[in-house]
Amino acid sequence: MSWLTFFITSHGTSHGVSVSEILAVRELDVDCGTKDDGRWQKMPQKSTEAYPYAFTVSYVERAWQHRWRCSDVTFHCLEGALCQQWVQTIREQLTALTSRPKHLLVYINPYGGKQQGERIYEQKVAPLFTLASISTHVIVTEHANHARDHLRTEAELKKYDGVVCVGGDGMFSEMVHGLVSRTQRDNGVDQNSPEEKLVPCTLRIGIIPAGSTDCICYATVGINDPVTSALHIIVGDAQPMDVCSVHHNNTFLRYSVSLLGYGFYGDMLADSERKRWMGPARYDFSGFKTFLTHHYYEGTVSFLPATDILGTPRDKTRCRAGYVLLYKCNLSNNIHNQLCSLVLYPHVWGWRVIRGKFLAINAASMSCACPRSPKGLSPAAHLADGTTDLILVRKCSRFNFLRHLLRHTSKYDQFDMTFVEVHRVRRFRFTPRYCQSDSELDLRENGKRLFSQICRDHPACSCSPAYSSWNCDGEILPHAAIEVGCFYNLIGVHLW
Ligand SMILES: CCCCCCCCCCCCC/C=C/[C@@H](O)[C@H](COP(=O)(O)O)NC(=O)CCCCC
Ligand SMILES: Nc1ncnc2c1ncn2[C@@H]1O[C@H](COP(=O)(O)OP(=O)(O)O)[C@@H](O)[C@H]1O
Ligand SMILES: [Ca+2]
Repeated sequence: MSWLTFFITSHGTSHGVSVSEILAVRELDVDCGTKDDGRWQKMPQKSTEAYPYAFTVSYVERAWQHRWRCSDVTFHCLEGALCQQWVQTIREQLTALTSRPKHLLVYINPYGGKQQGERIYEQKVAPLFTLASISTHVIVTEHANHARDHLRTEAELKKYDGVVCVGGDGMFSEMVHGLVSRTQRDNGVDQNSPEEKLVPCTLRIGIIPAGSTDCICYATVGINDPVTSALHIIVGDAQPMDVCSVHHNNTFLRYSVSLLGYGFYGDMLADSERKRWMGPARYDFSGFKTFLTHHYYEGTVSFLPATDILGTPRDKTRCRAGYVLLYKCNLSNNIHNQLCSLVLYPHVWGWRVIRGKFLAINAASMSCACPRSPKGLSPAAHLADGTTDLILVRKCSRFNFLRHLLRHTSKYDQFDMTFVEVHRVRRFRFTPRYCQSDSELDLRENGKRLFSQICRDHPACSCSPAYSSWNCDGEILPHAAIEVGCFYNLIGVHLW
């Protein structure tokens, strides 16, 4: 049974619901009330007389602009036994859906975005999890990296079908780091080697948007709406995701699932971290300030183009999870194996090298769509194809850079400009023109700036500093020289 199309509803019409989108079923009392949850519901006199038995099905309804909502439909019938049979059968069908989670570990960041994480969870998400009979263990984080460290060392992961975070991209990143590190440690894998094959983690990660950018949620689901995300989690709507590993001198730094940005996005993030008190508006303020400074950075970008892949960054297709999908991203094992060997033996395929002065170097492993830019940094990027779209914005006038930025918010192509180029790549490296000394790195790691950062060619002037930092999913990486590899399903992050 995959569809319910039967009986007469309270409005006297017939109704069809796909079993895969049923959230719960409850029997209604003959005395016009629900049996299970004590929520009483008045039934129309006429239908009660004609059909004295009834049950209510809660299901996913697709609303406007990718939003999902929970709807109820009540079915009436003449015989109690038949009614019970329907309820039992539906429950059996729901139990048989193995992709649905039953036990979840939930982390809430109370300080993410507009600091509404706890309220959003209690009011919008928890009632849906209860309705769908999902048990939860909820932890409200007390400090940064609380969730990461708990996942890495303490959490009894065997008890859960998945972990869910309520927060922004930074919170999601904490979960990825906690889970991936734990899996590698348990399997004796050294994350420091860029060539090491990582062991996929088996637990899924879900995200309820309550952050500032919410790009991971928006780019996968199509909207940053907590109810929609909760419903995706309940029905077990999984989406594999690419994960990039970032190394510096054979030392592992971080993983990235959305944006790695040097120059504009790195500087903007570094400035915005000092203005967290402003909430999400800090990005507008720091974005404007960074735009005015108009710093460019010199260096060499080397990359391994992804040649035998489906599509290019200039395609018109859009990749999203769920039913709105135009192109479901999920490569076959065969392609996956080829990707692995490409990653392990990159010299087989030609690397390309580009030197120059860049206002921004961005790597988007997914579209990076968000409310500020509904089509994203790289609208055609795929969620799970083992590639990242490398966008190079060369030094240009302020006016031209503004035109480029504005195109992220309109239908015009942001890559169709002489100073912008985009490449779909499997790996890339960036080396700044000037080497960063260890002492410089130490100071930058502690959030301080050095005089030596100021332009080395003209120490007396105030033109561009020698280095920016990398914005890695909203976290600052002080190292300018990095090596990045993009992996499909090697890490096994499955987003609901
Ligand atoms: C003059 C109009 C300019 C409009 C430019 C819009 C371009 C927007 C591209 C946005 C890309 C967002 C990529 C996502 C990055 C997040 O990982 C990161 C952290 O998110 P969170 O933890 O939720 O705070 N966010 C950012 O780095 C901020 C990007 C904001 C860009 C304006
Ligand atoms: N209880 C907490 N107190 C302070 N910082 C926290 C706490 N929990 C998580 N964080 C950190 O807050 C940062 C931002 O979190 P996030 O949920 O992404 O919000 P935002 O989207 O506003 O940046 C993350 O780097 C995370 O590590
Ligand atoms: Ca990708």
